[in-house]
Amino acid sequence: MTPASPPFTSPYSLRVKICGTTSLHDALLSAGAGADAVGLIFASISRRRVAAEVAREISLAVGPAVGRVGVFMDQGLDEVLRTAEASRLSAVQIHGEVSSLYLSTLACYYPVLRVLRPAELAGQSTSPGGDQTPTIQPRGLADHTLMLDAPNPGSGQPLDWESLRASFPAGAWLAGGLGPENVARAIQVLRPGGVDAVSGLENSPGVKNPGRVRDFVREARKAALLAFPESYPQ
Ligand SMILES: O=C(O)c1ccccc1NCC(=O)[C@H](O)[C@H](O)COP(=O)(O)O
Repeated sequence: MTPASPPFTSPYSLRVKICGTTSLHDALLSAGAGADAVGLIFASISRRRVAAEVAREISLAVGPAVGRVGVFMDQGLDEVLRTAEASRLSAVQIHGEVSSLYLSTLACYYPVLRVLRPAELAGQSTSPGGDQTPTIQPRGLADHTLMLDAPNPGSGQPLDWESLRASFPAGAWLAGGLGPENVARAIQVLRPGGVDAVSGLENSPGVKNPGRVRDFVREARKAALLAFPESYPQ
């Protein structure tokens, strides 16, 4: 089987994902704010965990234009695939230690966002000779899309964007401590393929702050206009 095609079909060069969605109300809020995708967390350690039945209701309600990304950490292939099917997910996001076979098998079924910490990126993107030349896979050939995130996902801790500038892989997504106040700067520095946030957009874990969700999408779109002018009609 060949890997599933890229996650989303937004006309913009920047995807915006609102993670940690636990209710239909908040899913519709994010969709209405113009997000490309909602994140539905199935990782057992999360305070934002959602049941597959609720996730399925959300998936059916937001419709095909909004991505439904299932978030998994240290979970077996069988569990991921069964949950994805039951919840009508359109993509999966994988945290934790997994093999390349795990990722390529999953990619036969769903577009995959593979989450790495900055320290892991160094190992991935440097050439075998040890020099710091990034060996970036062309986007169309990769079986997953990278996402850079802080060591503790969902903790609101921003990455040091400046120090990542030289090694940030083309098309990778960015997470970690993003919110309406800083997303524009992050986009300007790293030109990521997507941005993702959770704790900066909440009133409490798993409950969105509507104003902050709307402001985040708006600020990200405005920044994308400047960072990717070629993607927008003149
Ligand atoms: O958010 C969680 O509770 C979580 C727990 C375990 C694995 C992943 C989790 N979240 C995944 C995300 O994609 C978050 O949006 C990302 O880590 C950014 O979080 P934040 O820094 O709070 O914006």
